[in-house]
Amino acid sequence: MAALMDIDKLESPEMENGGGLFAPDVGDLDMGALTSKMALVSPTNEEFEMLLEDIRTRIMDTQGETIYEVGTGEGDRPGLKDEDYQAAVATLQSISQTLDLVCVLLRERTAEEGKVAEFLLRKKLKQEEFMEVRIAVVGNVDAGKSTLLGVLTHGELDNGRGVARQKLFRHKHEMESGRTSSVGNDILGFDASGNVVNKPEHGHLDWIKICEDAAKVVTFIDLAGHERYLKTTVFGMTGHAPDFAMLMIGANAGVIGMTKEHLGLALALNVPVFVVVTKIDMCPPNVLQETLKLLTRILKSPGCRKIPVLVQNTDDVVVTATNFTSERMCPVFQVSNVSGENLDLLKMFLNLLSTRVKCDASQPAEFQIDDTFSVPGVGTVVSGTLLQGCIKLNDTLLLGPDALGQFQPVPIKSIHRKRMPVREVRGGQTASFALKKIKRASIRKGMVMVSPRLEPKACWEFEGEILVLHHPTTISVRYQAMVHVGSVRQTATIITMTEDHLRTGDKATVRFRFIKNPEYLKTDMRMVFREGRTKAVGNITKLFPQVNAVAQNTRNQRSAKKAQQENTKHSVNPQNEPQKASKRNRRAKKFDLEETEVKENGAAKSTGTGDAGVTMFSQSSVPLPPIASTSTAAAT
Ligand SMILES: Nc1nc2c(ncn2[C@@H]2O[C@H](COP(=O)(O)OP(=O)(O)OP(=O)(O)O)[C@@H](O)[C@H]2O)c(=O)[nH]1
Repeated sequence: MAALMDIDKLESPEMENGGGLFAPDVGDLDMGALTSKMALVSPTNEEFEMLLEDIRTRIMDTQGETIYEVGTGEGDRPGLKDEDYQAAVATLQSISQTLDLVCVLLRERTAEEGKVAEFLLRKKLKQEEFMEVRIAVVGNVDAGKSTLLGVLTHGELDNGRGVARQKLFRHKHEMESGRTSSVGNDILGFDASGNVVNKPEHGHLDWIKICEDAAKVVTFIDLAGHERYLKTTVFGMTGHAPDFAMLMIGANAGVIGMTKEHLGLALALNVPVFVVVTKIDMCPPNVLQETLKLLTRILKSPGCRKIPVLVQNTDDVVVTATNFTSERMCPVFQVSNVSGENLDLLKMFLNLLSTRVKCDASQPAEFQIDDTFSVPGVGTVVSGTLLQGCIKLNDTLLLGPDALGQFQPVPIKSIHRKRMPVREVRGGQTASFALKKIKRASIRKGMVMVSPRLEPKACWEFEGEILVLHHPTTISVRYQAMVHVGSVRQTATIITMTEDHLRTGDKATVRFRFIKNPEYLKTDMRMVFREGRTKAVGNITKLFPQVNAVAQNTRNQRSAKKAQQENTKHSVNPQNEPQKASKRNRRAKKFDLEETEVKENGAAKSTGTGDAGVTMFSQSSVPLPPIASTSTAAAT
């Protein structure tokens, strides 16, 4: 079948990457020498240095690789005559050698005036270094997610009865039911030339070996397809900070069940999506056409506004991979996990993807925790994603917020990336840290470890601009639902909003209040607000770090008292009932009261009352109980 859209007709100016990708950026240098298609053909010494500097900058900006086009230039008609082309390629290889890069030809074609080619320039990294890309794998149950990951990471085809996925299941019930229920991670390593380095031994993969051999490691975040596990899937999409989402669709089943839901989630979180249609070996051609037709219609609809591109050859792979970060393009692959058809195209595409996080090591570190473990002999281990900055061994970070909104200093004594010990971790990479003398029970998913330079503050309340995607009736003040922001997952109450009621399709500015713990948030973070079939998405616009636990307790106490009085007259609407404080809050409350007593005795200064001026415990001079004693078991 013809491509869903002719990729040659895609204009590069509208593509974020394509527009700038082949146009070198060299600051104050004379651009003429670099932007001409003849730049690489016979450069002077000075021009060679400029080209070298340009490529060095690009490699640094993109964490270790770039795609370079030979034979095109600004205002030039594309193509180089054979002799010039050979000379240009020789110059590029010489630059690559000087910069210690591997130069791999991706595609060569004939244009108006001769040859044009694209080369992947990838830095040869030290043994413990590798680039990282995270991909969330979503799609309806039975779309073939776990099977594809099993086939990609273990290099053996499936038998159509689930043999490949058996290698990935983490729980006994998953083995029995064939259904993924937890967030799973699988890795696929590529060396500098783009060859897969995964070599399973007796069905097992040695992650350390993969990371040592790889220049780039793709981490797949395998999310559950069943509706029952939607909460876990949403957490995977927000908490694991994926660079891209791979939406899987069974060719014969088509766009069914949770497919649209997962697509909508990726769109709401601004995660670029590519689609993999599986099971083409067992699907009649007319059914496959129907599936692709419906998929195209959905992707092009006003709600998605995507440009679907059917990937059929290596040319399509290069074009789609290099222009993919433009959020509008949506590459579509058709594969079979049983016959292996088109899996090479998918692998080539994965090899060319780069993380969307720009790494600036000078920024203060910000690490979001998405999981905690208790490792015998090691202690508490936290894993997550470094959103910005750089963390090195022996750095001291602030871990929090705890139930009282406080952060405590923690020294970094060991760092692991994909189970491999390393000395540092950079923005956009995932890592785990062993924390000394910290109980696992005192850490929740959603906590962060940040540089003290950030002077972090926890928030009970925040404001967001939200759009209601679906609600069966109306949402009003005091409505409660689960808020997902980054790795934060907690129920929050709407305390005020700019509209009286919100229905499906309505937008509003809403002030939320967490019911259990204060959280570390930042403005402009994307959020999902959901409960059952109710869904809203939005952006955080304002934080209220000054509203603290005392205020909540006072308000709770006030409303509890009021409710008690009212109770004698008529029964209270359960939705308006004050939330029963969690064990954590009951304990926190106990300490709040102790604190208040201390303050009343004159041991600490009072800074006022009410929402705006209550004493902030995080800044109080009163010694606080150790973190472990104020917390309940962490959500694990
Ligand atoms: N013939 C054929 N069968 C496939 C293909 N891909 C997957 N299957 C089969 O489809 C079934 C379901 O695949 P899974 O990988 O478990 O699907 P899933 O999307 O991971 O499902 P959940 O984990 O429940 O979300 C298994 O029996 C696979 O063997 C394919 O390309 N061709």
